[in-house]
Amino acid sequence: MTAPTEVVSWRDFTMADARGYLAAPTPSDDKYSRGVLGVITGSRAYPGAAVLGVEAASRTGLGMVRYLGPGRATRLVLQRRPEIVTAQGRVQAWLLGSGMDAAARSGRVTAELVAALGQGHPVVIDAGALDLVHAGTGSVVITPHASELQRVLGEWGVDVSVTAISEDPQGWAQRAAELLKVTVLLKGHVTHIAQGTRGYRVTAPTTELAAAGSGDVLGGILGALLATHAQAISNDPSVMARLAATAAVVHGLAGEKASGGGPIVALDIAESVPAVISGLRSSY
Ligand SMILES: NC(=O)C1=CN([C@@H]2O[C@H](COP(=O)(O)OP(=O)(O)OC[C@H]3O[C@@H](n4cnc5c(N)ncnc54)[C@H](O)[C@@H]3O)[C@@H](O)[C@H]2O)[C@@H](O)CC1
Ligand SMILES: Nc1ncnc2c1ncn2[C@@H]1O[C@H](COP(=O)(O)OP(=O)(O)O)[C@@H](O)[C@H]1O
Repeated sequence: MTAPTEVVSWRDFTMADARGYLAAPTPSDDKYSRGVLGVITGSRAYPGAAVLGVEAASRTGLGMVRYLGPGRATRLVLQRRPEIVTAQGRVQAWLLGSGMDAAARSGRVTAELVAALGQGHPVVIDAGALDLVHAGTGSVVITPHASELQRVLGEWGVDVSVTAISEDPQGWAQRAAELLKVTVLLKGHVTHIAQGTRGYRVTAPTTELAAAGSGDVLGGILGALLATHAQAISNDPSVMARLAATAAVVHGLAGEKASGGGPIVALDIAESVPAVISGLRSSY
């Protein structure tokens, strides 16, 4: 693969930056105008990922989550969150793929994912839907870790090792964003977000975030931010990268708050999100 042609300026994305992307409902808002997130995540093997993403999206603040994943995951999601709607209907953004395995996906689920990607809405593509990035017709942000990015790049004809990506996450996030024409959020202790000529770094305030399901929570936070900023994205697609960086900031702070210096489980991160958002709104 040739070197990137665009000059990308990288900078740290701060808490003060994030504050501007945390929408609060106005007096004239209703649940539809605030933003509805459609979610197709989870599978027979990983139903818990659906619960984690839905919980995180709900805790980030939006009008409604419409969960449209498989049966067992639906039951678990509803047990945890009865406010989740499981009927088809309009959405302003999608969260797709967490807790799915592309190799094990049924034709029906693939068709549902492709249909969602074809609606032109902003989309978070995670884990087991990353192979469908080509089908996105709206603004797309992908959320791979290094191993997932290696797989995606391989599918696009770029042969690179996980080690090479881990040694130069900035460069590879940038190259992937350019090749795939999407926003790339490459997860790690330092998360790198690349889109066009812009790049943002978010350093995690705690290493306790390295825990199963933590990335599924990040996907939910980001999905909610896309749903609540669908109009802003439509006006200026470059806002996708700043929303992705905001999600990483909120995720990191929520992990830090949940941890308090001790270990955490992924659901703790989601549960800490409202307090983090409250703190960010009032601190700057
Ligand atoms: N409770 C749940 O339902 C959970 C579901 N999960 C889902 O499990 C599926 C499989 O996810 P995994 O990523 O764990 O895949 P795998 O467990 O299949 O790991 C694939 C490869 O990626 C490597 N890898 C994992 N994280 C890496 C990182 N940060 N940097 C470099 N290499 C890394 C692993 O060493 C392995 O070689 C996804 O759909 C995910 O969303 C996980 O999020 C864990 C929690
Ligand atoms: N060493 C680390 N320090 C801080 N954060 C980390 C570290 N390793 C991973 N993370 C974060 O934890 C999350 C892990 O996501 P992911 O790899 O998708 O795991 P899972 O699939 O289990 O949810 C990401 O948000 C990533 O940025």
